[in-house]
Amino acid sequence: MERRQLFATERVGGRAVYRLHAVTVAVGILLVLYYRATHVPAAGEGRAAWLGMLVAELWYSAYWVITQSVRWSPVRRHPFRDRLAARYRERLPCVDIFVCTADPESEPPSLVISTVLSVMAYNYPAEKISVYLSDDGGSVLTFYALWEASLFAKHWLPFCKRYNIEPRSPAAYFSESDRHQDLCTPKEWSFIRNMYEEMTERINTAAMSGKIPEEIKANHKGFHEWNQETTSKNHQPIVQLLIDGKNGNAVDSEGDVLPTLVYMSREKRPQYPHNFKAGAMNALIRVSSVISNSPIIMNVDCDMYSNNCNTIRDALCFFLDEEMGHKVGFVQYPQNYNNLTKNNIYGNSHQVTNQVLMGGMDSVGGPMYVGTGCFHRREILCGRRFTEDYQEDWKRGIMDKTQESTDEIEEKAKSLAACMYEHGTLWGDEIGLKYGYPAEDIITGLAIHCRGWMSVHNNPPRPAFLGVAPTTLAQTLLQQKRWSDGAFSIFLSNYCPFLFGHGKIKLRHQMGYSIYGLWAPNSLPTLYYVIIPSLALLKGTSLFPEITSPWITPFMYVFCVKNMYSLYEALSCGDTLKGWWNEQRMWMVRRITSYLYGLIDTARKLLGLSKMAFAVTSKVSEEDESKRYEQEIMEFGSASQEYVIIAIAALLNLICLVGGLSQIITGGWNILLNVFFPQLILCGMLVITNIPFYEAMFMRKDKGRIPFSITLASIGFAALVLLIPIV
Ligand SMILES: O=c1ccn([C@@H]2O[C@H](COP(=O)(O)OP(=O)(O)O[C@H]3O[C@H](CO)[C@@H](O)[C@H](O)[C@H]3O)[C@@H](O)[C@H]2O)c(=O)[nH]1
Ligand SMILES: [Mn+2]
Repeated sequence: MERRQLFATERVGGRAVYRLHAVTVAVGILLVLYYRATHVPAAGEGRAAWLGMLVAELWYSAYWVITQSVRWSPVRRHPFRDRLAARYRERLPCVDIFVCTADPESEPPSLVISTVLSVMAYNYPAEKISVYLSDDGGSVLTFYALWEASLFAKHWLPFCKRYNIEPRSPAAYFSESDRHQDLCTPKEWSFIRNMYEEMTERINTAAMSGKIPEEIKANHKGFHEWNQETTSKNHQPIVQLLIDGKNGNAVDSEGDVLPTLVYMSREKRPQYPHNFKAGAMNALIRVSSVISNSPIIMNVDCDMYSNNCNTIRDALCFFLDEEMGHKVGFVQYPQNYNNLTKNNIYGNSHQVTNQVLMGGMDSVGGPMYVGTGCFHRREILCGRRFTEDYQEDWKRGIMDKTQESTDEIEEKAKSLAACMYEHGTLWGDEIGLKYGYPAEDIITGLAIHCRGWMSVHNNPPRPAFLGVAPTTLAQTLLQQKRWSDGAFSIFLSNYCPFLFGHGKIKLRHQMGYSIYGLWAPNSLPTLYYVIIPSLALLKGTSLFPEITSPWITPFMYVFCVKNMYSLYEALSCGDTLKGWWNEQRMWMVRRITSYLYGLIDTARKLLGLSKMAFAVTSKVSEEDESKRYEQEIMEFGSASQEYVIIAIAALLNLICLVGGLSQIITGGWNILLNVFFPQLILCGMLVITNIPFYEAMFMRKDKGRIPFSITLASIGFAALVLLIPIV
């Protein structure tokens, strides 16, 4: 009998429109480059500036081709979880879920446990779920919060399942309106809600005072792991089984089994590098191997709560599919956020990335691993290569009750979370997540693809996970800097997709990876394009064909059609017009700041001048900060170096536009307009884009404006830049 597949693959529509646009833009680009190369002005008449334009345009063209690699034939996947349920019933595999946290200040324990509770409450047999929290902050406050969560789970999980509620993060659920109340009796509702609020209050009080009351400490042996000397950077390994699902007593208020819940804080010593999140994940892989050892591992960042209780079942449709499943190494869900504003002022919606780029990668070998919201086979994380005859042991981890006591298991697990454990092993290289790059996720995924596995991108209509997007410009730029630095370091290393992937993955897959790998070097041509044509306008040097020349056509065509298509893409992915416009601004700002810093940092690391760092993105913000965020007012506030670059560029554009216009008006309207029209448009567009920056420098009075010192410094630097001759 023919078995029906557990998932379907749909070709994404609109391909004809896309292809028409791509082919004509490509022709336009060739004409632009041809014109540039054949019309170089004489020395002293702007030749250097012209050649600079040529180089920038060559770069853009090459990069454009790379970004088209994944757009040619994107796909969408649809899992059929009903078929999975019918076919597998009791034979569903066990799943280990890893949650990572690093700092109780920027990642408050109450936020962390809401994520933990949401993943404990999946619509999946509880005895088959084990949840691990890795705490790189080594904080007793986080441990305390998790202990509270282990008690609250006894009421929360049955409540979720009885009324089939969504989302199952209590913080998210209770922050949505009270409309859920009609599900159950008001009494039951307020019982569970009060219980949650009291717990959160206790946790927050403890977090504020930094201390756990003695009477609470007496409740669990785990608290003894902390003493006066314990710090986040120096402590022994800690592993505590808060709920041992294999123990018959671990049941909820209705008598049903609870998922296993484990707290882990790997050993930290100042003299040993700890390899940031990758180190934490690798410790989790080992620790879980002696506790539950499930064949599937899912991991999320501590802010990424589960928003869809069927996600495990959906993901398994891909792994367990009879025809394709054995090829699938990991299933990646997109990163979505629950705190985006309508027109996402910092360009953090990532909708186009999620739908177009990741869907496109899926059609050429699989999406990248993006560090969170991802299901892996345990075996591939441990370095296994793909072979046609590989048979997964789906029963693994479903051991009958072990003979070992909780204490014995914990001791064994602790030895696996010790600093010295990895010494002289292949962990961080061939085994586990890779070390040495601030984007451990990308490089680990690339290595998995190069070992022959494919991956799948699943983007269900109801997002599977929702996290916290940065809410200030500084946080956004910092995150983007880490990503661009991380991806570019990989590009320049032995793991360069074109070299490492050569012969192992498709060329278009290699190009897809390079879209991110080449973010950082994009900074230089963008900086050039933002400054030089404007400056040349002021100084009366023409860098484009005249408006009456037929050569203006390809320039205009490429400029207009490329932007129109990008707008179409954004709108069809659900962004708003204003959101797209904001995204364009952020696109420029990211390139001239984050990517530039990423470029410099990568260079410094290559020269051995600095070491790798991982700056954790803050998940909390001040009250008036978040108010401005909700009103979509850009937040500057701090005196950050990046703002100087933004302000200099903005000021220059304004000065050049005013200067250029006045020259045109005084110096012969008709002829000059002819010659300078393209530069005028470019400079004018930049000025319009920069309006929020002028406001932040000169008009706003609130605390989030650009600090006066930055404005002053920028005016000084801008005056210096004006001295640059255009030759
Ligand atoms: O030493 C560390 C540093 C970070 N983390 C955790 O790593 C996660 C991601 O950190 P975050 O600051 O939120 O980074 P993002 O910029 O949001 O991270 C994205 O990019 C990272 C790579 O740069 C990936 O690891 C993440 O999964 C992905 O969400 C968080 O849960 C942290 O708690 C650790 O466990 N240990
Ligand atoms: Mn994050």
